[in-house]
Amino acid sequence: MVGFFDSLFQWFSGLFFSKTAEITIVGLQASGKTSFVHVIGSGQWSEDVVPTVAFHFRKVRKGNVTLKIWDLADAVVFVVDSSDKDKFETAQFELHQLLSHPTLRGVPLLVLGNKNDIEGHAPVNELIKALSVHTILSLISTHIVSLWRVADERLPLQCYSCSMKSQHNL
Ligand SMILES: Nc1nc2c(ncn2[C@@H]2O[C@H](COP(=O)(O)OP(=O)(O)OP(=O)(O)O)[C@@H](O)[C@H]2O)c(=O)[nH]1
Ligand SMILES: [Mg+2]
Repeated sequence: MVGFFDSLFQWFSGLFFSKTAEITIVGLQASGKTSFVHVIGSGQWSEDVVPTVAFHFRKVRKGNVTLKIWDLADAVVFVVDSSDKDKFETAQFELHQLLSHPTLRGVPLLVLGNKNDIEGHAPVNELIKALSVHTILSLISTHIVSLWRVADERLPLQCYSCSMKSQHNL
C-alpha cells in the first residue's frame, strides 16, 4: 500500500510541486471512487460505503443570480472496476467523451483499474487496450505531451491496476 500511494504522491508532486491540487475523480457507478478517496485520505479500507448521490461544485451568488460553477480540475482520476468487463465498453465511451471536452485540454489523467483482488480481473495491459488508452494522448494538449517526451516522470497519463480492498500492488 505504502509503495503505491508513495508513487501516486510522487506523480502528483511532480505535476504540481507544492501546489494545492483540485482533483476530479470520475468513473462508472460502483467502480470504487469513494473507496479511493477514503483509502487515499485515511489509509483505511472500509466495506461500509454507500453509493454517492451528491457531488462538489462551487456556487457563486451574483445579485439575484446563483451561478453553479464546476472547478476545472488540475488532474482527473478515472476509476474502472477491472473485474467488470461487461462495462469496459461503456467506460471507454465515457472516458473518451470526458477527455474530448475542451475544458479538460491539458489536464493530466490517472486511470485506476480497481478491484484487482477479484479473480478474473483485467490486468493493466488488457485495460489499456479495452479503454483505448493509447489514443488518449492525442486528446491531451501539445504542451503536456512535450513534457511527457522530455521527462517520463511527468507523464500526463498513467494507468495502474490496483485494489482499494486488498491493497495488492499498492
Ligand atoms: N472487492 C473489491 N471491492 C471494492 C473495491 N473498491 C471498492 N469496492 C466495492 O465496490 C462497491 C462500490 O464502491 P464505491 O467506493 O462506493 O464506488 P463508487 O464509484 O464511489 O460508487 P458510486 O458512488 O455509486 O458511483 C462497494 O461495495 C465497495 O466496497 C476493491 O478494490 N475490491
Ligand atoms: Mg461513491
